[in-house]
Amino acid sequence: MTHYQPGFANHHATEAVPGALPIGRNSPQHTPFGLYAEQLSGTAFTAPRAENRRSWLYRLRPTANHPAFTPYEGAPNLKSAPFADAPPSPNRLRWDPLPFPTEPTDFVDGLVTYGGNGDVGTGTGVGIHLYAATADMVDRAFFSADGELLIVPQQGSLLIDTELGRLEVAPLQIALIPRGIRFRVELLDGPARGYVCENYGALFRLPDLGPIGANGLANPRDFETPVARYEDDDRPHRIVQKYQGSLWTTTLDHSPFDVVAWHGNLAPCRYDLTRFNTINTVSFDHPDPSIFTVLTSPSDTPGTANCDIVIFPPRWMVAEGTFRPPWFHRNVMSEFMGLITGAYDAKEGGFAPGGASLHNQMNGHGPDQASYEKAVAADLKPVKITDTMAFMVETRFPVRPTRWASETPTMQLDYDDVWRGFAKARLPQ
Ligand SMILES: O=C(O)Cc1cc(O)ccc1O
Ligand SMILES: [Fe+2]
Repeated sequence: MTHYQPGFANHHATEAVPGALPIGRNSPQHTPFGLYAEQLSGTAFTAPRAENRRSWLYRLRPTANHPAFTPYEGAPNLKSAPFADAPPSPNRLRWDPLPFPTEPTDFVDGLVTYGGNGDVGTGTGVGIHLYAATADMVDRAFFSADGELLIVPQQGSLLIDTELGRLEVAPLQIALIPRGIRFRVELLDGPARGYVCENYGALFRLPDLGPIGANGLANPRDFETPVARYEDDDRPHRIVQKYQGSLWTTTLDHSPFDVVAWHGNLAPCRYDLTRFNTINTVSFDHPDPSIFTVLTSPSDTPGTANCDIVIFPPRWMVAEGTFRPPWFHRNVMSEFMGLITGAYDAKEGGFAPGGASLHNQMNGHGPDQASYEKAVAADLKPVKITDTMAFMVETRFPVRPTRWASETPTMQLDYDDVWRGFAKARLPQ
């Protein structure tokens, strides 16, 4: 049984052993049971209070107690931006689902980077990865020093043990693991596959709601943060860290999951996408997809996100006199999409669950020809789009594909053809 505390970026206080949390101060001279007090920062000490994120951890041993990290040989295709190994491509790109490895492969070794933007070293942009895993992480833990990780399972439920507690995350749920927090992934029901958005920029937060009001979209109380849970385990544990795009490893003589109590507002959480309160038109026209934003990482330019996480959930389509699917468009932002389940209303085929697409800055895309024909012929009674959940990483800088993603045989070389053959509009003679 896993226990959670509700709220997004709330201040929580949780102890797995009664009395483990110091009262009234963070760092007493003598902590309860001799636990080691440690602050984990998610923002600069001096970040404005409304944005300041940090937690205090009380653990069996300090994190500092480890031998030097050395280069790690696994996950050779897990990388950080900037990518210089393949030219930036203006082309619309689409990939078939990532195949499962034939050798037993855990979550870390099953990660591959499709692309990214910005610069991990200066904290701008994102890395976009997919994972395909067939084995549990055993006596192993992973963390990214490069960014927070938004994990989007597409197939297979994950048991994610983190330093701050345990998360169960099934497809149609997402998990957010703060930068630096060590975690271990076990597969609850067989091979697991999904997407990871690694955010190098400002921490994800709920978007402002403007005229929508005080409620709607992803509601804060539906985010769930685990309670403290620890392991008192002195078997060797291997830590793998991603640091400035390279992987490093060290071995501890104990489990890193030894946090007995913690308090603060920097913690992992999960969110059930089916709880998203979808807002859409009840009159006409297809609104901009920003109405579907779950989380946003703002940039220094107001309204221009480092990265938005957007979903396309089941919903009623009632717009009158309207071409209902996504319109044709060219976007100054860049769009990486994945499909968790079902079908996406702008594509009649080829965009499969577990697949991915990339439509970069200023390059025309939208409904494929089959979706277009269907939508212009549709009888516009209210229709419920069911069995669907696509998501989009919308980001201010073009996403540069990695060489791996540019060369993998799962790339669909004929993707451009989905927009071929539209009949020319007929002007009056
Ligand atoms: O390109 C896409 O499929 C994503 C998208 C969906 C939508 O409803 C409006 C704009 C947009 O970029
Ligand atoms: Fe788009």
